[in-house]
Amino acid sequence: MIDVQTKSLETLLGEAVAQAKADNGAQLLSVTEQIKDTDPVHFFASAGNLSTDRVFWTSTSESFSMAGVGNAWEIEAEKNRTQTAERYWQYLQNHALVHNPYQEPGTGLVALGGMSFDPDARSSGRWNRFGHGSLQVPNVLLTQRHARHYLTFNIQVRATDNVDDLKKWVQETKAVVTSTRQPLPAIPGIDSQEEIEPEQWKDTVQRAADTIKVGHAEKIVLARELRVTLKDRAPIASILNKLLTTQPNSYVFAIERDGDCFVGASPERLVKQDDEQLFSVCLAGTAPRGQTDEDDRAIAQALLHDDKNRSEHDFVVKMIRQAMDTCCDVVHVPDKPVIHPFQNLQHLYTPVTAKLNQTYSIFDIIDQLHPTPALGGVPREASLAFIREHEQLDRGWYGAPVGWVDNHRNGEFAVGIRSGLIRDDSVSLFAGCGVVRDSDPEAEYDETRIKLQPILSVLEGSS
Ligand SMILES: C=C(O[C@H]1C=CC=C(C(=O)O)[C@@H]1O)C(=O)O
Repeated sequence: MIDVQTKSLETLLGEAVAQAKADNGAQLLSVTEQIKDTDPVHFFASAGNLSTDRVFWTSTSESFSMAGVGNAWEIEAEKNRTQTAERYWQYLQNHALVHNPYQEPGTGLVALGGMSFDPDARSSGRWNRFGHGSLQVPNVLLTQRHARHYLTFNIQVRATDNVDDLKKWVQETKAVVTSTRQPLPAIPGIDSQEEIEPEQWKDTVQRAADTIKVGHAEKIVLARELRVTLKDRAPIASILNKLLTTQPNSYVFAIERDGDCFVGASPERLVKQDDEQLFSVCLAGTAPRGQTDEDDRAIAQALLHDDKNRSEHDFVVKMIRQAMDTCCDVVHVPDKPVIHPFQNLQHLYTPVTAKLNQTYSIFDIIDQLHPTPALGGVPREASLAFIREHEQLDRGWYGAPVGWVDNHRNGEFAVGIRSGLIRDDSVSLFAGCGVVRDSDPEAEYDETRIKLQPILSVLEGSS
């Protein structure tokens, strides 16, 4: 463990109470300590005993995880999500009392959450517990980076609070979330599943292709839903655990709101910030994996040279470059995509790096990027108008940014795809694909079927 100068919890709580008294209001205190090895999934499972919202985020390729519970502070955004988030996040950073002697990204004052795909879409009410967007500063946050583990307590301290009571609460809560590992419950398996209007969806794909042919748009991404009923209540921690082992190179996430949970294993980075350095990814153009290595390589080569998939991909590259250009001083985009293989699929992939101009934040970049043509289309407004009118799906938070920021200009947001919304024993799974002028509805339907597979096989309990 790193040897650092730390103040005692008692001293910090005393300072926070004094500050709250001086301000005649509440004071957010954030205290981080390094702790012994604690498994984030088991932390998440144990945190279920606290009966409050939990959050989970992992970048599997970087051995970095966060698991949080409770809401010490929540930024709830209306339609102008990124501006509201930026304003309240700035306010919090200026006013919180932060004691974090470590320099690790994702420790200390961290807010995690996401937003809906389209604030102007019609709502079915199914995503009501999520709203247009929210970021939560958990009461307790576990951060794991390689072999190091940190625990952050975020506490709303009031002028009338008693230091001993607060200290007792911290100790009791810590005992719950770091309690001895219990075996995770089994995933109950699928009782029934229902594709939502598959024939109607294929007609909509054809209609989108026709719209493109007459020049009203160039690309439109359409998504559909598969509704699954499990044999019992969904055990979220067990589902996360399975996604982590079966979906390497993915962002495995879970965001709970009043018992509903948005969960997924997304292959798509929207943007990562490391101080002034930004990393984004263009991911669009899809093919299955081969049965043998030779077969796999042949499919990859065909994907790299397929005009339809290349055009789907190039729309994304062009738009992400433009978005980065507005907020960055230097933007680097390779000329050609490469293949990025995942467990069930391979995608065309172009990494983007850029240097963020100091006057902008990660929220400005998200504002520029979302939705990229990997989830919306080209032109943005025309494709969104088509989706609103014809898709017949309440996307909610599917396809939108999910991720985190800390108070040292670090953060990362993935695109919330390969995902589902869980309520008790029922799960709505979502998958979409880019429609261009030559799209064939049957082929697009098949592509979405493969995209649903990773999370579906986890729910089956068979992977
Ligand atoms: C919209 C989805 O995937 C996007 C990301 C990668 C490849 C895509 C494609 O090839 O169509 C999609 O644009 C989804 O998985 O629901």
